[in-house]
Amino acid sequence: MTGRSPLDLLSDYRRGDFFLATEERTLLGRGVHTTVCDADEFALAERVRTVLRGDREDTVGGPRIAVGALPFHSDAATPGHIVVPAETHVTGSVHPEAAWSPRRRMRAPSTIRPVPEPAQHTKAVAAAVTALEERNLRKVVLARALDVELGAPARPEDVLHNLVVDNERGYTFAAELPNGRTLLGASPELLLSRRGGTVVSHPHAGSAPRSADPNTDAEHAQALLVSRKDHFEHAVLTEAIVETLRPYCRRLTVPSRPTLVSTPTMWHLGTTITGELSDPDVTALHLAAALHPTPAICGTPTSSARQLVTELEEFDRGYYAGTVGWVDAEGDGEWAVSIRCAEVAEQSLRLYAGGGIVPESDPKAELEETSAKFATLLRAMGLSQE
Ligand SMILES: C=C(O[C@H]1C=CC=C(C(=O)O)[C@@H]1O)C(=O)O
Repeated sequence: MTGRSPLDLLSDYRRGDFFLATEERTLLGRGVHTTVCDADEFALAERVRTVLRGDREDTVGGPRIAVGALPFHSDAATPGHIVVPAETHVTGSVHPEAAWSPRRRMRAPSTIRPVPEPAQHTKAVAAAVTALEERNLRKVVLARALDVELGAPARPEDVLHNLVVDNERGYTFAAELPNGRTLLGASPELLLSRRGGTVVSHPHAGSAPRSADPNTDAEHAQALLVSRKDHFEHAVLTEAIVETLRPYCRRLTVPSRPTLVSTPTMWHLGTTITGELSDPDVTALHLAAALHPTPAICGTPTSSARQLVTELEEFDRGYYAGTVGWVDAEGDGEWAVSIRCAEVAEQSLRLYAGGGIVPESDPKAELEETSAKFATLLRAMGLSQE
């Protein structure tokens, strides 16, 4: 695979590989040199650092890096899963060339089943709003899933191709999971990147759906920019990121207001937080472990929010709402929040979408928000709606 272009790397991807496309680079990892699995995320980060700093002779291609995914909640059955690939290839961005690449045609699924039923999700949101007050929480994130049965082998390479074609910005990924499934998605949200002494986080919270009609689309964006509820939801998130990063940084730059961020399916509020590390030895994976789970996917305070998620969601989040990315021997790396994603099994996919619930949240609007978020994956699968 020497001398391959970014588009070659995308077409080379096959199930079992790791793939990440960002605005700056395209990364393909193939095969396994070393696997590190650990339910303790800090222990995982330490073990990965040791592996990366060890013998460097026997991997092929680009720099020796480790890639993989952390779940929403690590335990023995769902551990953090990091691999040093036997072969790594890194090129420049696949964008914008990918936008002209023909989309792959997809087979229609045999069934699509919401988990839970939409009416049940609105009930869970209403229960969450009540629980926020009773338990003194500022925010909780509730998700739902769509189970898609294909009746034929799933082709993650085709869905990945279409996700890359559709999403010129953000982080489009495929990662092999220890349960044999593939985590596939296109996330707009950077949990953390580290390059030398500089760290960046770009948290997202506060959402509105895009519209095909330009006037309606602009109205949605404007309404989001002035929404008190969405600004509160966003502030809870940025405060938590800043609080976690502060002990690691000698300087942090935090804009006073979020800005609008767009994906092909959603508007969001986003804040770019930049820091200068005081300890140059702390790795991107260690920092990602420290930040996770943020209030973008869990809530505040973290442990009560996680407890409420367990009570109100009737499915396991698995590797949805975790983080996916890479780290190198110097500790540099890039970790995206694993949202707008699906876990792909042999002949089926489970899609996930969630939304932040605050005291002013409206259950029906929250249901619609999750429907709009599913569109990232549904479009890549050739489907326009649930
Ligand atoms: C939890 C998800 O989105 C998060 C990221 C951006 C905006 C969000 C929101 O407005 O609720 C969520 O916090 C998801 O897409 O599943």
